[in-house]
Amino acid sequence: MQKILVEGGNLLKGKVKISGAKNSAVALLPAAILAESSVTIEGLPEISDVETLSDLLEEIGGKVSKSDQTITIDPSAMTSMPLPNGKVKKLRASYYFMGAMLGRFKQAVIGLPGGCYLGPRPIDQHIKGFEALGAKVTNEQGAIYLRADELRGARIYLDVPSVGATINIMLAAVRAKGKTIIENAAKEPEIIDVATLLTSMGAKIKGAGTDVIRIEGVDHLHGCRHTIIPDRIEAGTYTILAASQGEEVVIDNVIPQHLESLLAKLREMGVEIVEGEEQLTVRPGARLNSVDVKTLVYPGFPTDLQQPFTALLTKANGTGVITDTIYQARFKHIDELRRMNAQVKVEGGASIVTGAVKLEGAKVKASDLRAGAALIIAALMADGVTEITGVEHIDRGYERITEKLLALGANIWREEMSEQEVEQFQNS
Ligand SMILES: CC(=O)N[C@H]1[C@@H](OP(=O)(O)OP(=O)(O)OC[C@H]2O[C@@H](n3ccc(=O)[nH]c3=O)[C@H](O)[C@@H]2O)O[C@H](CO)[C@@H](O)[C@@H]1O
Ligand SMILES: C=C(OP(=O)(O)O)C(=O)O
Repeated sequence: MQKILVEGGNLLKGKVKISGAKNSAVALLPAAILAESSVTIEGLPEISDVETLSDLLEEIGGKVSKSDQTITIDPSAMTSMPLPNGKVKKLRASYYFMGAMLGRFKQAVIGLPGGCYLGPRPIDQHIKGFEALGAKVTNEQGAIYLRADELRGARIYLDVPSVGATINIMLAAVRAKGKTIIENAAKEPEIIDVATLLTSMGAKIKGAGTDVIRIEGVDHLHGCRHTIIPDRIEAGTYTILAASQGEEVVIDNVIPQHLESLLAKLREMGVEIVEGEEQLTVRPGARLNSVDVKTLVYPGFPTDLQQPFTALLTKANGTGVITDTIYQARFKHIDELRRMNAQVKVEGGASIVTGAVKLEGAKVKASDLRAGAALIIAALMADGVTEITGVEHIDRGYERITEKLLALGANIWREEMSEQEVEQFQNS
């Protein structure tokens, strides 16, 4: 087990290249199950979620070959092997095996997913969608059993515009008989990316990226080649980092339109951002002012950037309030930031950050992926050395984060934890 150490104070300068989007990758890989021949995905991020999903694809008989950021999946020998335990518990997106296996085999047994704990994360809308398509769904000892004699298109209204439910229903509906309409669908860019892959495989999908998606089921889906979109959350994290501790940082391989809500808030704070076609140049202004932020579904401010943004607000002048309307309990990073001298309190579904505080290095624990990003940002601003445990969460979603930051001039490194530290970590 590793820990990340950061000695704060260095100003960051240079260019950082953003990897492929985690939240696309984790759906594109299971989507390959639906094809009858090989699917090649280019530009995948080298993160542990991608490794775990590749292993799961192999467990059900897929042939997976990798070369750098390209993965080819030959799904022809896959079977509807039950996956009730094991690696499915390591990440959230294993739930996409439900939709993809249901679409291909009309049956699946998948353990309830893991992933970041952000408060309750139900999957009732996924199940409602599968049932509407004609599947019988039961929950037996922590695993979801899905079976359908035949999948039939249906009109499905999502009670909440869930990213996972929208994609999962698309995965099953592309192989249903007739037309499916998903209303109140989520509109995140990753949904468009998955629809683009499925369309290249021969699916008929209209409206991805709007709140009504129409799918006409087909009998066969073939292999294809697809290039993933850049990770807007990784790009947002480095943009926040550049605003907090940058001299001038260029964020490369980004779709600026995917980050408009964040960029608007940063400009309101006084950060200078120049938008290019695929780049952002970020220069912190002379004075950072606090702002309030409310997370919303896309194109609103993403919940996945609220924790990193909290770290930035500790530096700004004034008090900022961050309200998370998606995950009301996504505040586990706050206690850790407080160990670093941050003046933050949580009230109801909001964190209230008193800014212009000098952070101090401390021993802290990343409870989840974006909490980890928040702690790294705080550590880069802090006096002294910060030790961050829980690195396995960070490695689920940030490709080579220590190397990328080192190249920007940060003083950051990894160390193996001693047996005693591992024991303390596991008991904490
Ligand atoms: C792998 C992946 O893409 N993860 C992202 C995805 O997670 P995930 O797909 O799990 O998130 P959802 O969009 O489904 O969740 C949004 C909201 O809907 C609620 N809900 C969701 C499903 C359901 O069946 N019932 C229900 O009530 C959730 O509790 C939450 O309050 O979108 C989240 C919201 O942008 C991001 O934080 C995650 O990074
Ligand atoms: C919450 C996240 O991931 P997951 O849904 O995979 O747990 C995230 O990417 O911030």
